[in-house]
Amino acid sequence: MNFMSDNVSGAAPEILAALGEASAAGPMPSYGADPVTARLHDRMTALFGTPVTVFPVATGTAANALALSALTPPYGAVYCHAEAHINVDECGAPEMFTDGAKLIPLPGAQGKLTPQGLADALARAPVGFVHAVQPAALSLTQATEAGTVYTPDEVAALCAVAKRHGLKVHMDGARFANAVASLGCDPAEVTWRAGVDVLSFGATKNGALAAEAVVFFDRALAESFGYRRKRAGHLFSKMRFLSAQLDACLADGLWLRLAGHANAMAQMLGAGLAALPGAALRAPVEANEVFVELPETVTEGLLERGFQFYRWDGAVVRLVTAWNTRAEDVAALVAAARELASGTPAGGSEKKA
Ligand SMILES: Cc1ncc(COP(=O)(O)O)c(C=O)c1O
Ligand SMILES: C[C@@H](O)[C@H](N)C(=O)O
Repeated sequence: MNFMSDNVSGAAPEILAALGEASAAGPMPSYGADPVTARLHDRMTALFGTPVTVFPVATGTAANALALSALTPPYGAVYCHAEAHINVDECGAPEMFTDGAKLIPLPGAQGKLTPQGLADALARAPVGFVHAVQPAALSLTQATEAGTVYTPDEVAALCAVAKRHGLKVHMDGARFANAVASLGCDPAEVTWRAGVDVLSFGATKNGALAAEAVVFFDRALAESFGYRRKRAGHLFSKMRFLSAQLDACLADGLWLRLAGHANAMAQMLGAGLAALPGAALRAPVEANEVFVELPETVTEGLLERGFQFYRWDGAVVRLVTAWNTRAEDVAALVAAARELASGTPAGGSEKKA
């Protein structure tokens, strides 16, 4: 049973069906001039309740790094959380695609930046000093790399600080669906209405095969993006097949149903593990990731029994649920962990000496 990542899941049948329909529709214009991509634009505009410019790409790293390249000059500073994916897991792609902008990692409990922390960092920035990078952008991850979620008010407060200093705001939404499903809010509330300029809208982790969308709310910032995407090799000639995945996600609210299931499984998993003697959640389970400190005997025993997950930080392990995680698999892991924690074999009888 694999809880390594939501990236280990297959594709949702509704999305596979949409790909089949897109293929069966016969010849279509290429490079994004197709009707499926046009429909995706309309759906995204309707979803966010404002005109947007949408660019499908194939990976979250491409979405993030290319989005940032439209927000900062090469001599810019991009403020992000120290644990941000753009800072620790994208192999320098943001630095490359921005032609050298510098990521400024900031601390924050439970994976979240704070307005005060951002304000303090910006107050220290040597604006106008030719020897220093210049504040240009803020990047927030929603849901965060710690499995937590920013509320709309928290996003708005951070964006207010950013805007006071002339920064543009990017949101890494690789798990945006999980965040919105958790918040139960209007997607606009936690994005453009709060001050976000561009969103990496993730679908890969949420049932797509490989599809992410760079969604510009500040459409003036989108003007250069088409060229940036092409020269990065992410302008798909058969764009309909990226767009069909994203369009299917948005159709009939599929994206929120799939993410809601993943979140529910994480709640079940987090509650079960947190109840074990010697276990402690590192952060509240607000999306589809569980970060929990477990006794080594439990971690070792679970791995030996074939449960797959990451050892994350010391005694803390990370378990991630997905759109198709089965409740029985969650129950099996919790039961095994309970047995290992108590040293009592399943069925409750004490081990014979
Ligand atoms: C927070 C976050 N952002 C972005 C990504 C996108 O990464 P990838 O380029 O692997 O699709 C991931 C991982 O999948 C992630 O966990
Ligand atoms: C590890 C990280 O790069 C990946 N995005 C994951 O969450 O599984």
